[in-house]
Amino acid sequence: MTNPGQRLIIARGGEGGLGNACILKEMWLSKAHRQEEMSSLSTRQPGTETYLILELKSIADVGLVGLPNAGKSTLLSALSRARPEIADYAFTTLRPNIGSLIYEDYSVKVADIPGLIKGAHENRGLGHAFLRHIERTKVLAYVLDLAATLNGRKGVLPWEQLQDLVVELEHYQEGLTKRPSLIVANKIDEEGADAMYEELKNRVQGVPIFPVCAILQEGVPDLRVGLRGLMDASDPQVCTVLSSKYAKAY
Ligand SMILES: Nc1nc2c(ncn2[C@@H]2O[C@H](COP(=O)(O)OP(=O)(O)OP(=O)(O)O)[C@@H](O)[C@H]2O)c(=O)[nH]1
Ligand SMILES: [Mg+2]
Repeated sequence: MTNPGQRLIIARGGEGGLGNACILKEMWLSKAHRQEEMSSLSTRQPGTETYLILELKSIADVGLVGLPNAGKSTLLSALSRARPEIADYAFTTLRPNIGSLIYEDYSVKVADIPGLIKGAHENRGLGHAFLRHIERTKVLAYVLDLAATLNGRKGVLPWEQLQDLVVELEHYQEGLTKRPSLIVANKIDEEGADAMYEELKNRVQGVPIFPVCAILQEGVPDLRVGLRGLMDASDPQVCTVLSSKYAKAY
């Protein structure tokens, strides 16, 4: 169910009997005949019984996906008035956060979901269970951490982060990465991040890349414009680049 006020019949009511009162008037019936009539009138079709498991799929326009610690929650707080928990360790976000990105004439809902890791589709980490919240988003923003391998950190290179994310999304639902997408190259403020950004641009072409420092909100105004562009496109270009290359190394 996707629209307010939408109705759906999930269990039909029974067909009621007419009730005994209706044959009381038929005085001419014999006692035996009346009892026979009564039993046939009072038992018609029983109603159906059903058990339901209801699963909430948040409806956001933009889904932020990234490895743990990439800065998704920081970015959500830079884009909107949402104030999710932010910390320097993986799996800070345990439940999806939704914020509103406000433009002069309309607003867009942005979902920040828990970080995904390679192998999430095999039940590693905890992000996979939350991918249902981005199933209905119109646009995807891949948040990559430019600094994950810089200054002695033992993280994953940005283009490999992207590949891991695309693989996980495709494992979750084939074709999910075909929707209009952009890349947020986060932590551009870190030493060495500029060179990493240049390398990312060389390796990943055909998808807009926005260099951002979410913590200082640098690059965020351009990103807002970019997100709006993807949302507004009357015939949004489907992002086949990522889905077609996802199995290959960038
Ligand atoms: N230098 C720098 N650090 C950042 C930037 N954005 C976020 N961080 C830091 O990165 C760490 C992780 O940020 P979060 O926003 O919690 O990351 P997340 O992707 O939501 O992490 P999970 O919820 O664990 O998946 C925090 O210490 C942030 O302060 C940035 O632009 N530059
Ligand atoms: Mg988070």
